[in-house]
Amino acid sequence: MSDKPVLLVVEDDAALQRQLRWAYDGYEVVCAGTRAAAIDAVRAHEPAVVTLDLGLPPDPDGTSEGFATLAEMLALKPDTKVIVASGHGARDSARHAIAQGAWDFYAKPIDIDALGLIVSRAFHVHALEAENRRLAARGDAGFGGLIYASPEMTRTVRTIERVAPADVSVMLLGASGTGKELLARGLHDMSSRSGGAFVAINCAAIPETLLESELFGHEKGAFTGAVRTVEGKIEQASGGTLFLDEIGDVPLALQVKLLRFLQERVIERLGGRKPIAVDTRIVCATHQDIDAMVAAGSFRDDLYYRLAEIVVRIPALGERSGDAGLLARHFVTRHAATMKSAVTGLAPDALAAIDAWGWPGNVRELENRIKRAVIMADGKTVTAADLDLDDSLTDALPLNLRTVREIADRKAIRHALSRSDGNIAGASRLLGVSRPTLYDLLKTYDLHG
Ligand SMILES: Nc1ncnc2c1ncn2[C@@H]1O[C@H](COP(=O)(O)OP(=O)(O)OP(=O)(O)O)[C@@H](O)[C@H]1O
Repeated sequence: MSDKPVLLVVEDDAALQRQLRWAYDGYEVVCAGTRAAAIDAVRAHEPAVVTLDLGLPPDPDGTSEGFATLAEMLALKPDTKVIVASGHGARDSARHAIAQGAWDFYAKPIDIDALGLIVSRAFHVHALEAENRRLAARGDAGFGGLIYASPEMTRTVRTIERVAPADVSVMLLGASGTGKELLARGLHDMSSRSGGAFVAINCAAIPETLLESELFGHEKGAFTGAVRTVEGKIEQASGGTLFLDEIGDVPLALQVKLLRFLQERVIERLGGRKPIAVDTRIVCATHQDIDAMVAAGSFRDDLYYRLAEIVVRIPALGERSGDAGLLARHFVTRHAATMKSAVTGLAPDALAAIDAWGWPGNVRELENRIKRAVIMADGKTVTAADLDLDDSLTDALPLNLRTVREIADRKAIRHALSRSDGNIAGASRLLGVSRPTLYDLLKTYDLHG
């Protein structure tokens, strides 16, 4: 196999396959003509970038097989950049494909140069993201200060990166403590508004009577106690992003005012007489079942559609394979440092208990438990007992055998290192390999002894 990066071309037209194979000599072009062949190629080559014709057999004139292929590829390897071909008059399917997680689209008939640019940009972004995840896995924060390495969270972050530059409203749906505010901040940082302010307001934490003036501001004398004119959060976020946390808690009367702002892009401060034009992007979040609220009439559907041009679901921590252990190590390091504790890591039984726990309170629960455990720990490591957890087990379907081996290798190496207090000779004895072999593995997996 060559050292060139693999570009997977999913295309059922043999002549086009040949043309694309010829066009890109910077890549090793692998072709597949069906969904099954495409999935086999993803498993075998793990291509960073894929071009996908939506019209595949048995539905060469439709898009159903193409969309099924897209979904299967992204489920298997969410960080893959899939570039979708949009045939004549098929802009709608291209847009739909982007909403399903495709990276970009190109129009048929193929313009080799234009497609070449999209492909090379996709490889470039893929490499940047991989570097980001590598840093995050080492404990240095990646996107928006988030720690993650799981495919589930990678998919979420990727969606947010995609929508950040488009000036659309975004609704984040996820349970409490899943990191919605961090993601909203990350979205702001990646948008063209990053030079403006990021202003956050928790609509559930402010009494109903004050929420309106918090959001819209007030003029001096608007009500008893209004001794000076105050800008509201919407105005403060002008040129930037306003994050409305717990949007489901906004009372109906205020929903009407918010809707008017979103329609007309002007506000009036309480007691004010002149409309003020404000250019603020809204990102909102809720842990509530907002669809049910709309159905029950407690949340206005017209406001919902304005706020939710794009909806992003944030996976619960229990659904992110491997992230809990990664976050736990990050929080141990952070809290041991701030508390000047002697604790340096997690014992193997603690890591196993963390992997097995369901984390109903998500990242916030994990952080609180680790903080407490760092205080409770007797020795240099946090043990399962310090965490005060029960156990049960979950497992995700692996990508391929290489991934299974890598996960197992990493797990075993981490456990051996923590059991031998980071001593390489000790860890290599526990693992039954030579020291040079262990050094090689540490380098390969970018782990630190
Ligand atoms: N992936 C992550 N990496 C590092 N820290 C995280 C991550 N996710 C969440 N946190 C931390 O967990 C805590 C909860 O996150 P955040 O406040 O963003 O959650 P939330 O979903 O907005 O919660 P709520 O809905 O209860 O307001 C914060 O201290 C945040 O810094």
